[in-house]
Amino acid sequence: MDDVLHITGLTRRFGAVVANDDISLRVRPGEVVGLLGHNGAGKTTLVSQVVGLLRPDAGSITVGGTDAVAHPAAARRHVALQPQAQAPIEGLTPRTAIELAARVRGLPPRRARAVAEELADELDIRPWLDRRALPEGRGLSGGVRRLTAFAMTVAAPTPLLVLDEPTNDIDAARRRLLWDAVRRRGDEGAGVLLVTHNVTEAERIVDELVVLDRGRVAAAGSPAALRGTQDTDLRLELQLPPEATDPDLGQPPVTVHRTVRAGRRTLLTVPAAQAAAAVTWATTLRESGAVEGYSLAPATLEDAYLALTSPDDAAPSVPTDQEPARV
Ligand SMILES: Nc1ncnc2c1ncn2[C@@H]1O[C@H](COP(=O)(O)OP(=O)(O)OP(=O)(O)O)[C@@H](O)[C@H]1O
Repeated sequence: MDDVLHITGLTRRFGAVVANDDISLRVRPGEVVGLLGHNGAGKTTLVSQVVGLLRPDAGSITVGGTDAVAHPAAARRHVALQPQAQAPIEGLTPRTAIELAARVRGLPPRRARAVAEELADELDIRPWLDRRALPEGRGLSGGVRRLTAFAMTVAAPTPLLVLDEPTNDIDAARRRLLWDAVRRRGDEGAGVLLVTHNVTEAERIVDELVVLDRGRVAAAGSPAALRGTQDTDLRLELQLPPEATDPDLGQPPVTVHRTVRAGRRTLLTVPAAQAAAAVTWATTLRESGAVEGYSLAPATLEDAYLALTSPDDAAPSVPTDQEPARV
């Protein structure tokens, strides 16, 4: 089936900053593709070009078969965007905002009313459905506003959904509902490009991931491929004391597949068969005061992600798919 979003060689500069550097990716109908990357990696720049808010310096973007660079207005009809900024719904209730979004997208009034009801249940926002958003963030919490913005985005079906940080401000229980709602849109046939910082939660619902680092695709593939570890791998997390800027932990007496520093944590990927030796070593380190504590758990996608995007040039042990796009 044709891609609902197809990007090749996308490049966009802001002065000396190359915000997007030769990026290629694709989203097919029914597929949820996560776009990950640290602050400033270039995610919002990419999204802005997909929806025609920004012109690329080079490269092509096709949305629903339409050339989005040559014909941004036509391409825009195939995509619904939830921007990173909160939706300006002051003076409206979530019900009115969702109904309006559905009407703008061409749904008849009766269907728009039903959609607002359905989404209120799907996202558990019924208690606030008829409460008015007031200026300066009053009336409705940030989380309810964010959920309302998501509901507005999905109020009418579109071939492509672009969601920029849709889970910001949302509590854990409703985040779960939101992730499920995103997955459902994919299962119903929409292509979804999902920008998020939440690697661990996104892993559950995405088909593919693209990791951006300083404007470039650092890695792309399924969560399992990106994890780049065996199911038998474990993650040994060492919590360093506050003063330990560059601790000397000595030579680990276990095989270490990957090492990542993340703040005051050092994350080591080790084989499960060496769990006992890893615990003995970590206990010794704790007793000597070299670490404050440790934990041993299954390796996660977050470990691989941190390895890929860590500022020290820790060798990424994750495959990069350079194909235009099948990520
Ligand atoms: N309008 C602009 N003018 C100048 N520089 C910009 C502009 N927009 C983005 N940039 C720069 O381009 C780079 C990519 O920014 P972008 O907002 O796309 O990153 P991001 O991955 O979305 O970050 P975040 O996770 O913080 O939203 C950054 O270095 C940013 O400072």
